[in-house]
Amino acid sequence: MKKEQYIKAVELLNLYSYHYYVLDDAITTDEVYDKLYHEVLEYEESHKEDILKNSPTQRVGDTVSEGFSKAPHLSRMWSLEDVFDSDGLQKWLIKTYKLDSNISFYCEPKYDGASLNLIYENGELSQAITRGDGEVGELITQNVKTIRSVPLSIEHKEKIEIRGEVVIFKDEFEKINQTRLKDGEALFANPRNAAAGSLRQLDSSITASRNLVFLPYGVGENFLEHKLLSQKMEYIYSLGFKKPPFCATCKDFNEIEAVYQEMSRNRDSYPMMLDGMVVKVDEIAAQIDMGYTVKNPRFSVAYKFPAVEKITTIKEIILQVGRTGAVTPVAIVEPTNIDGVVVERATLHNFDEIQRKDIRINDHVIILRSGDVIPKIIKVLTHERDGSEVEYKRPTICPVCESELLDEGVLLKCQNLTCEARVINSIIYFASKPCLNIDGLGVKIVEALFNSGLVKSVVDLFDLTLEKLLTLEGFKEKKAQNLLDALGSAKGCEYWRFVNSLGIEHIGEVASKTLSAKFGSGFIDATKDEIVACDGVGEEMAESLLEFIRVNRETILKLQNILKPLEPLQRQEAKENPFKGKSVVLTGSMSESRDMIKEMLESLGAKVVSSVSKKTDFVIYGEDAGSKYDKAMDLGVECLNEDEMRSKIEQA
Ligand SMILES: NC(=O)c1ccc[n+]([C@@H]2O[C@H](COP(=O)([O-])OP(=O)(O)OC[C@H]3O[C@@H](n4cnc5c(N)ncnc54)[C@H](O)[C@@H]3O)[C@@H](O)[C@H]2O)c1
Ligand SMILES: [Zn+2]
Repeated sequence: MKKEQYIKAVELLNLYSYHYYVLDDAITTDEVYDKLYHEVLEYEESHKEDILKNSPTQRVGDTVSEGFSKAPHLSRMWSLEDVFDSDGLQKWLIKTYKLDSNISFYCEPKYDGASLNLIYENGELSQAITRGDGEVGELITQNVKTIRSVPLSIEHKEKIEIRGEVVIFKDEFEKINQTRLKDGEALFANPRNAAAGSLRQLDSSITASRNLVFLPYGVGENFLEHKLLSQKMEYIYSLGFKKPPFCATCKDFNEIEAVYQEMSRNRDSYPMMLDGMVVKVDEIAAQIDMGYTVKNPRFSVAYKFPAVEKITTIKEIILQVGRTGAVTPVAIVEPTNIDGVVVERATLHNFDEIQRKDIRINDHVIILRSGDVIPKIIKVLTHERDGSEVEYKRPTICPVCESELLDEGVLLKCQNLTCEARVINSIIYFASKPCLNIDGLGVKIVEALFNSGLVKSVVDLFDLTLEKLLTLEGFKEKKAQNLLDALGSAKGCEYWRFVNSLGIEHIGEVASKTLSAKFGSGFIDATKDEIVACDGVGEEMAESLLEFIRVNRETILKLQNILKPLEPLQRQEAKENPFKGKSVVLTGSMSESRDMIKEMLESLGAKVVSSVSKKTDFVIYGEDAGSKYDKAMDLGVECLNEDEMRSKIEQA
């Protein structure tokens, strides 16, 4: 690197940081940033006289933005030195052992969120401050008070600073983006972005709605007298703060490396995004001796995980037609390796998102792949454009059957029920795990069945015979028989699987279970009122269900006749007994769990409710029965103990 390049690199890093920290909208990946940062660092090591004051190596990255008042930290907040492989860790250890050879290490996750400092005075949260430039940050106490994992008061009366990271859990992040997608709002790029943006809202009710989580990783000053960091952390957790999903103390390189490998392997299973593991010297006295560089503590290092975000280009945008007719755009990208997997396609969510982000063919984009979710395009790098980009036109006809698409704004839909893509995908869905779980009906085979004309709808699957299957290319006797056996084994399935396999819009696995438990085969005649009375079933779902039944009644009955799904037990009409149709309240402890007794009474046709009123027919009481028993006595409701209840059932 030459001096001019160095100056340019510093400028560029500062531009990246501004977008990352101030606007919460990064314009490059951490990987690109880190690479350039390390080039700058290397140059500075051999050209100390050239080091610029505003170099990112000389200061903590965040800048304090307008809009919030500023507040100083009691003691400085720091960044972390980072390493990217075992070599880097080895070098860091050698450097650290030179300062003190008699040390051990405490390892915990490196959370990918926004750092926060909490000041408690007299046991009360008095100030919450972002890291800012390390000395002074933004005062966001009101917002932070909405975070449930931040205790408002603690059993520690002396002044204390608790440091940690604010994150959004991955499932919450997906939920927020799903809602934003529905409402036509711009999506958050990643959980870090969403966390940082949500934390720094001028309206704290927005912060409150985002379910942020605070994870502590240290205290400001060493006010506490513990000898080890690991003990200090235990003390912090005992004050009511959240524990990390994983931590360990390690003696040496091999142990650290083993913990890192395990954490890295399991990174997807943690509820929050982790971008590495932080290794810290465990002995507080050694930490104090080692001290700090201009930017980092010498006693800790971030051992980063492989990047999950990469820059690539869009080669083409193709359209997929799902079983409901929804047409979704998918980007075909220049193949790129993300944490060991070569990614070639990524979701673009929907057409609004393409327009909002102005995504064009040939664009440079940031693509995120984390966990087992489909890789997605999270950012267009408009500053990388060179004029070769081609704008994308919203389609008007189905790419598969060429019928005109229904434009619902966010969604485009092929309305042709016989559209090949719709039929094929609904058959695949019908056979999938959470539906009838029929082995052997993958894309290729379903396409072959469809194209041969043997199967034009799911009902046709059950007319397949050995002779018919043997006419298909690639079908030998064994394969054909296996498929027939798998189809046969779907008969007599649980009722909810049957409901779920119909692929009714808005009715997923949970709703299918609820509806099946309540109605069994009666779901086909349930009224709207009855349907919305079910737990977790809303208007939209009820309407979709009723419409589906209206249009497909014949097919549903035909399929039911073929599959003979099992009626759920609750549905069977209870025979006459003293509890049938009666309202019953349970109180006190019984010989079996209350749930078991409740289930038994419900199978007899009783309605088990929680509070006693004049309408209650029976109160069944166990030991230590309390106010419900007293109330029943007052109201003159018949009270039975467990034995009396059982003998009443037996007499019936
Ligand atoms: N993509 C971009 O445009 C862009 C721009 C600027 C910075 N960055 C990223 O940010 C990094 C630099 O930012 P930084 O200075 O905040 O450093 P950092 O995020 O690499 O590390 C320091 C921070 O880690 C956090 N942290 C999480 N878990 C922790 C734990 N268990 N113990 C201690 N700290 C923990 C703390 O908030 C701490 O301030 C770069 O490596 C880069 O990846 C990206
Ligand atoms: Zn179509």
